[in-house]
Amino acid sequence: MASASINEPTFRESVDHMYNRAVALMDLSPGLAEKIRVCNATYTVRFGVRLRGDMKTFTGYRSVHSEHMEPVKGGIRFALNVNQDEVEALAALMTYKCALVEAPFGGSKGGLCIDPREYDEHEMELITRRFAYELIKRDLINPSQNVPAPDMGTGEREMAWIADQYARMNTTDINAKACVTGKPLNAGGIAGRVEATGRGVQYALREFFRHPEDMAKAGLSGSLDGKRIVVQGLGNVGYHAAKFLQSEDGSKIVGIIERDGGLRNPDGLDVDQVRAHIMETGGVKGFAGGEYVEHGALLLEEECDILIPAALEGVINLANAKYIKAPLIIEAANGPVTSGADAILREKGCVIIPDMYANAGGVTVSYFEWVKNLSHIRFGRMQRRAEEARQQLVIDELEALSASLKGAWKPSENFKTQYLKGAGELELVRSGLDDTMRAAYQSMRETWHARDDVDDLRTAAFIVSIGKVVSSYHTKGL
Ligand SMILES: NC(=O)c1ccc[n+]([C@@H]2O[C@H](COP(=O)([O-])OP(=O)(O)OC[C@H]3O[C@@H](n4cnc5c(N)ncnc54)[C@H](O)[C@@H]3O)[C@@H](O)[C@H]2O)c1
Repeated sequence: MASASINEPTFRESVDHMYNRAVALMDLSPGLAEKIRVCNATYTVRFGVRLRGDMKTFTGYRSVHSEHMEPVKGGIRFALNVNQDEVEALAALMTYKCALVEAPFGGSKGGLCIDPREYDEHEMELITRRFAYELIKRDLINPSQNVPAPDMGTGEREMAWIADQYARMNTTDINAKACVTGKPLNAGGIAGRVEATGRGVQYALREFFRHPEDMAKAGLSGSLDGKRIVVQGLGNVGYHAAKFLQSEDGSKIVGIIERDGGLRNPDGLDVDQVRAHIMETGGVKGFAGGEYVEHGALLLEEECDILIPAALEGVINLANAKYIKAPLIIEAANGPVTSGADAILREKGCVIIPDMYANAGGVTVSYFEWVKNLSHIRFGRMQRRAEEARQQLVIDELEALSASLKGAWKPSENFKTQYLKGAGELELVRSGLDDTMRAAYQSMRETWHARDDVDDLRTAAFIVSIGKVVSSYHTKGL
């Protein structure tokens, strides 16, 4: 293991290299290719908050990459190393991600340079509200223009503060709740949003494992059951992905990498127990159910079937790419593989399920939440009566069939109660997410298999999504 080399491009340059690689295979005018690639605008704000008897200054960003569709959408990250290059790279990825999964948004992203662990809850509320105030004033948070969501270091709590701040500053906006997604359920959120990105990673892997031809490209076969997985980052995305893959698909989590080191256990680590240990102690060190590895990033190079980087960008780079043994990488994080590492891994035959697809579950369910807020009605509420009436018809038919068979067969009570229960909001969200992840995979896959000049899923994903951005430009007559 070594740190990234000085020859490594920045995150934004890395995204641009990958974009250019796809554009070279497309029939696009250089001018239009350039227009789509560049970031439209980045707003930098420095603001002060009175804390602990003194004034503390913070720096934040909101970047808008593309407004080919509005509102633009993208998370807000709270981390010490946030900078303009990073938010612009993340905003660009949002454009391509939304296009790929057909969420009708342009791309945006925000960030605040802060280590949230240094502040208590009250201080975090003051800081978050003040940052939100600065962005709301400039329509960089607005239901019809720019809709943030959680990202690294933020979650439901911060989104609730932001929504409340917007509502206070826009008391007559009936759609105020739609100014941000990822809110708690009782503050206008939607069932299943917290785990949506991790759930999407699981659905993406399930879809990949439905295609023997695709598995063969990675030298894999069979199902997710028993597959050895290493995950980096046991936060929102990594925890949910690992938990669902372990408890619902039978995969084995053989490695977990966190800030303070890693854990290894060839027999499998209990994800919930590791998470509880992190919550209690702040790290993985001292966890009894696995071997502690001080240089956690070394576990990226561990023998396994699937590697899930779910923390930071640039963790698989020119320095360690050649040591990566996983035949399949799914980019739960944004930009975990640099463009240089991507080339090395492709050469080695490693299959990479790219970030713009792999972690699109979050924005997909955010889209559902935004629609729910604008329609002012819970998902499923309108359909419920009609659905119940149709279900009763089926039960009546089955009862009649049972009578004609003189009771030799009849529908079980369990069937009747389960069937009549119908789909609630969570079921609708999950099925909508599953459908989205399947359809987006199919669109990437078709390009991957149909074209001799496309040998990886990332290039295929870029070709599909750039194509969708281009057609929305054309629709506007541009
Ligand atoms: N939250 C979402 O809905 C969402 C959606 C799409 C993409 N993403 C992407 O997923 C990634 C993770 O986001 P998240 O929301 O889970 O963040 P999070 O803050 O909930 O979790 C990040 C985790 O990574 C760990 N971590 C930080 N530095 C590390 C290091 N050097 N080595 C190992 N672990 C480290 C943290 O301790 C934490 O457990 C980011 O790239 C983010 O952009 C998140």
